[in-house]
Amino acid sequence: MVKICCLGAGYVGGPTMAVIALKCPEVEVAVVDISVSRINAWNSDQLPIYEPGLEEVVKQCRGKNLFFSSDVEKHVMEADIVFVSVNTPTKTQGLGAGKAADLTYWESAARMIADVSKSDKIVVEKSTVPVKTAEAIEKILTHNSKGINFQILSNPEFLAEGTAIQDLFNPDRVLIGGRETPEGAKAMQALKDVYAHWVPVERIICSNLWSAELSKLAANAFLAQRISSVNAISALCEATGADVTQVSHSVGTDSRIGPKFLNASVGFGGSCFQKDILNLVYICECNGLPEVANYWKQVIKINDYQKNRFVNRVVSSMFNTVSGKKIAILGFAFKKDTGDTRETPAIDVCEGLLGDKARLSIYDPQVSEEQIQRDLSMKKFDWDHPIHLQPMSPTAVKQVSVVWDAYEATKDAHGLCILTEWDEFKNLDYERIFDNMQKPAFVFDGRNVVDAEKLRKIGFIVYSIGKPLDAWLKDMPAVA
Ligand SMILES: NC(=O)C1=CN([C@@H]2O[C@H](COP(=O)(O)OP(=O)(O)OC[C@H]3O[C@@H](n4cnc5c(N)ncnc54)[C@H](O)[C@@H]3O)[C@@H](O)[C@H]2O)C=CC1
Ligand SMILES: O=C(O)[C@H]1O[C@H](OP(=O)(O)OP(=O)(O)OC[C@H]2O[C@@H](n3ccc(=O)[nH]c3=O)[C@H](O)[C@@H]2O)[C@H](O)[C@@H](O)[C@@H]1O
Repeated sequence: MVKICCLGAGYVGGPTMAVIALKCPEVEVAVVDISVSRINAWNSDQLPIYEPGLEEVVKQCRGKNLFFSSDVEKHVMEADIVFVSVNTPTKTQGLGAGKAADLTYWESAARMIADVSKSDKIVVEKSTVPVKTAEAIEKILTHNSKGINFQILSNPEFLAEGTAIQDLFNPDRVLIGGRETPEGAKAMQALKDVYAHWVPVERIICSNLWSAELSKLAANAFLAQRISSVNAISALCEATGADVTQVSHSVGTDSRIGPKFLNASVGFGGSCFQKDILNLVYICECNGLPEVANYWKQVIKINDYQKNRFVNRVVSSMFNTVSGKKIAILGFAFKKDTGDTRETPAIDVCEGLLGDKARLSIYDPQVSEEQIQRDLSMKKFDWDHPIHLQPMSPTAVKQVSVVWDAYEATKDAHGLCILTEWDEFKNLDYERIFDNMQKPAFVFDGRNVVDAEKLRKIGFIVYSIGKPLDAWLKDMPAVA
């Protein structure tokens, strides 16, 4: 029986391994983590992450061929294939701070694999890593290997949160990079055999190691670039009276461009886009390519601009001050159908409003008060470390309350901001909300989920990203 072990029971390791276990009943899969609380949660009824369809998959395999354990060394020792899906945060100190990937967790994983291994193993990079990481890992493994043969493969993950199970069941492609040697080819074939249980072979792409590593960074950069492009156009739409939804539709019907991933928003979030682009920028700089680095940097600059622009719209519309005013925040997660708040635009928007002394009442169907308070007190990039190593917030932010209902959040508020596109925000009773708000009552829709005309008829002043402006807003121009 083939034994697989995955280091890192997070958003990638957990769902990916659960799907491998489901699709390959004859493979034994152990998911291990240095965070004991995370492993306990995977073994309980309350999984540590919210992902549609995940619970069903886990319940079908857990205890049969899928195991969650904190006995990291035992499972690594027994495995034929070891996936490494640990955090690769942005460095906050030292060389490359603010850009380069921090490979501390990866390196300690590699050293541990070398220490405990007694048989040959295939080591698979699942985390997103800088190009040439496999070379460094190979050096660590071979210098400490006691004659054991390790083959390193790059098998980056392309799932998106909120649709992870769907994406894993039916991936556009699976990418496997390996050494161009007979041993490398054999290792690639072994991993290919795992995926071939459910992925059509023509969707399994094989490449050299460096192409696979770079393809992952490039794919995320291209995706984020689309969002920054449409967001840049959204600012121009507001200035000219064009409607960004109509523009993206017209642009996206060109089959060379395609319709997906062209929704204007308050800005992209999530644990990876910014981190991976910064990483790409750093690699370009290190390779003497400042023009290429600057090109990709703009994607992040526009994203920051979009978040600032949103805050400025809110403040300038409300007579240039939100001091002491209650603002309802609907949605805190970085996108719908996840409870993940890593690098969510809601953090920047809330911090911007708090900077102008607003009082915030926040509601998100999947994010706890503790998480929101932690996010609003944490330093940039601290969120991307194993949970037990993250600094505890010393005090809660006083001007913030977290409630469990959109109606409670909006009661007596001067304005409401929609920051996550949860479906339930489309169908709220906005008449009831209007009646219970201060007047004039404002809606700032950062995800274009509400029917602005309908809300205007109720009496709201509405701002939607990239849409023709309300007369009220035209008189109060916001500069970022
Ligand atoms: N979240 C996502 O949607 C995607 C993430 N990725 C990449 O996958 C990697 C992991 O991301 P997530 O799963 O989101 O992170 P995560 O933070 O949810 O999970 C990482 C886990 O690794 C554990 N860990 C750290 N060092 C360890 C060690 N030495 N041994 C055992 N466990 C260890 C941590 O305790 C944590 O539970 C990152 O490189 C990320 O860029 C790639 C595609 C999608
Ligand atoms: O490497 C990763 O971590 C993953 O990053 C993204 O997945 P994810 O961040 O989970 O979610 P996305 O659906 O890509 O959304 C990212 C952000 O962009 C925003 N977005 C997305 C699409 C769009 O049209 N407009 C827009 O503002 C979302 O609201 C969200 O804040 C990629 O889509 C995955 O392929 C990749 O594996």
